[in-house]
Amino acid sequence: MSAILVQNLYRYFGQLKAVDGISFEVPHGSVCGFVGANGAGKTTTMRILATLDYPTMGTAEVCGINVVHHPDKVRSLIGWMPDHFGNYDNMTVLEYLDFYARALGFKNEERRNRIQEVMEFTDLGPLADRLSNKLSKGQTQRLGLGRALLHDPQILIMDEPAAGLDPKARVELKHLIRILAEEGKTIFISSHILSELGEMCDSLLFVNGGRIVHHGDADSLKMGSDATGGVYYDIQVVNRPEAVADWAVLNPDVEFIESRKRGGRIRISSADPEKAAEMLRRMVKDGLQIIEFHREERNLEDAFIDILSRIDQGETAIQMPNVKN
Ligand SMILES: Nc1ncnc2c1ncn2[C@@H]1O[C@H](COP(=O)(O)OP(=O)(O)OP(=O)(O)O)[C@@H](O)[C@H]1O
Repeated sequence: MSAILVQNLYRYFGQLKAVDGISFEVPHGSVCGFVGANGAGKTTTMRILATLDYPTMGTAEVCGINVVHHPDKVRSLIGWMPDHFGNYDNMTVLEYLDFYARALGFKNEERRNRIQEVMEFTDLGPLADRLSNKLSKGQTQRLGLGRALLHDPQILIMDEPAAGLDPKARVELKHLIRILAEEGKTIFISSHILSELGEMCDSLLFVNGGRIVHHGDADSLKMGSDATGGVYYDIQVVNRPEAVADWAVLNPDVEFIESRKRGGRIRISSADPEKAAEMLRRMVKDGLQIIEFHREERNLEDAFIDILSRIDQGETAIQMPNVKN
């Protein structure tokens, strides 16, 4: 049984198809990144999973429990960290956590212990007496994470937790997420920062216009579906741009990328260094003057843009999860 299972899920707001028939599953103990542009439908999907909204059609389950039919049971299994959460005036960090721990039904010693554990984990101890609405963005996110962890949920759903954080706070948050993943929690996390998600996620779910456009692990996404394995060599030459473009037309596996003020840029799409070396020899022999040469690997942003352009061209195939367990 999956930690999260979504089948043919739709959510319409009037005519607007915020979620337009998505299906995916997240295995127990894995970290799944939910990626997409603004308005792609991430928050709407996450809110349905967090039992805060109803789907128009379709089903969503957490640990086999339907989120619409048994919201209370689902809430006890998940920790929800929204992109923005309300804060209260005149409430310290300790009082804030205490308030939520009481709402969750923790009493006396157990409540104190849970708050203590959460404050230690999120390093909020030194801020216990600080007003919760006067924290920095990074401290606020740690408080939000602490709140989501109070009942020690198996599954964490985090909507853009790294948005607006400075690099240091981002690294700290990533560290905490990694520890939670190592403890075996299932983490479903959305973000715009693809490179960051790639490092910590077992699988990445790309969503666009309310539809899933790809689901796979970061390496397979970077490699893409072509034989090049996402590797290419970029070469800068200083001959006349027309001469460079003409040469590229005559040579297979070579692409003329752009004219430069002096010369042009050529790309060899191949993971094979022998092939790249052979092409370089041919360029030199044919009189092209190479002044720069470097090997590049496609990053996740490139992969995402590539997938979107393939979708624009009418490709609809969705790759099923390729999850490292
Ligand atoms: N309550 C609502 N009423 C009407 N439209 C809504 C509502 N909630 C979301 N939408 C619309 O649904 C679409 C998907 O929104 P959603 O917030 O799920 O996207 P997102 O991928 O989370 O975007 P972002 O990264 O900007 O948070 C958007 O066009 C949004 O304007």
